[in-house]
Amino acid sequence: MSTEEAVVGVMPARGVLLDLDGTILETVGDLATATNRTLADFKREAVSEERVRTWIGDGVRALVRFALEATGGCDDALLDDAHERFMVHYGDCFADRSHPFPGVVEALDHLRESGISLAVVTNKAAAFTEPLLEATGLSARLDVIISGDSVARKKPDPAPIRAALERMGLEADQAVLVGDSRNDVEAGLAAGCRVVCVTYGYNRGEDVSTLGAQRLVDSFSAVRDLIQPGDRAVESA
Ligand SMILES: O=C(O)COP(=O)(O)O
Ligand SMILES: [Mg+2]
Repeated sequence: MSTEEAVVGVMPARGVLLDLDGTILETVGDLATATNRTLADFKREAVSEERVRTWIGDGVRALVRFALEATGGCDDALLDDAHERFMVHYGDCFADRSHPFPGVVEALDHLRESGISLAVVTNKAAAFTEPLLEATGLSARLDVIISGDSVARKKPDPAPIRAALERMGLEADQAVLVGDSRNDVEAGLAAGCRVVCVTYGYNRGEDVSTLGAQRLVDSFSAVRDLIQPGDRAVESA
């Protein structure tokens, strides 16, 4: 490690891959609204926002399955119907309360201005990812967007990470992934990226310090100065 990096501890990179829900956007409020409207359609009891928070991260179909299992049971036919209802309800409310976490807009602007490319890699369905990024003002700040249904497999599989890197024209060791949960850390490491894990996100109550990420940050603001333009070879020298 060079003297400069030993002092400031930066992660040199050419690109940053960002998880969406729980990392750059606080989305649990609108996801809970859509979940409860869906449960009401099937005469199920409402669930708390805190419970919904623990069901985010594997895509919306998994969220609906968790909600049905928690309120009386789930089978394939019911899941298909409820998933369809959820898509309608979430379409009505996905941007009502969702907003960037503190420090996100400023950090993304700073990274971009310093020449680092930015991608979102989320397990969320594409039908919502792009409108949500547009509504929250983040879309114009991103070079690449990969959703849960953009490639055949979702995180924790490394396939969506590799698809983003290919579109950015980067090798895995030129990129840092910033995520909030096991799916992100596993996918990022399996693809060969370095990983930063935020501690405030949707991590299902798991201690994220045990997942193998190179760094943990308590606020997205810390990402602003942690990642700087450069090549990893310098860091590991
Ligand atoms: O569960 C989802 O829909 C998406 O979650 P992610 O943005 O954290 O990948
Ligand atoms: Mg997430």
